[in-house]
Amino acid sequence: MIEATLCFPRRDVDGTEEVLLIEKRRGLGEGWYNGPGGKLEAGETPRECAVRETREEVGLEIDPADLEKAAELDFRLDGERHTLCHVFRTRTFAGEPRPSPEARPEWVAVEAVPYDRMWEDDRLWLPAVLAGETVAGEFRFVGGEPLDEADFADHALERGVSFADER
Ligand SMILES: COc1nc(N)nc2c1ncn2[C@H]1C[C@H](O)[C@@H](COP(=O)(O)OP(=O)(O)OP(=O)(O)O)O1
Repeated sequence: MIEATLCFPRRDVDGTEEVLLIEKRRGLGEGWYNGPGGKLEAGETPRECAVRETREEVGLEIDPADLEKAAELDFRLDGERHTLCHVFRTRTFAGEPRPSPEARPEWVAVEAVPYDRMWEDDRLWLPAVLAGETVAGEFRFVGGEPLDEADFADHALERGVSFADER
């Protein structure tokens, strides 16, 4: 099983709530919008991974203590656990987003998140994450590798979960 992260920096611009998304330029989910993120490296905690991936992909610096854990997503493919994804959000960061070979960053109004250009599961959990809730979800795909070509089948979502035991 793969362990991965997503990070959603937030800001308020003249009363409009925005979230930093990326257009993924390569790899899993290429061409789709997502948050900055990626796979954990050996010995890394999810929080450390989210900080590193956000720096690598869009150049923002985040103190790990400023990340708020918002979701745990269990992505299953053909009945097997495929990816456990830890989702964080933050309003505290340094720097301006810049593009990288992996990602083109874009500030998007929370009311205008382009769910039609994202993973199919995102519309089921990201609105709650952007509304400040905590969620845990299981999302089942069928049809074999790669995951981004499989069909979304069904899901279960729990709201108001606690991540007090986060490592
Ligand atoms: C199945 O649904 C998914 N939805 C969303 N929103 N995001 C997903 C889903 N499945 C995987 N992801 C995320 C998790 C990671 O943030 C990325 C995939 O990361 P990638 O494979 O690109 O990992 P890197 O470490 O950045 O890649 P390199 O090996 O190229 O360094 O997608």
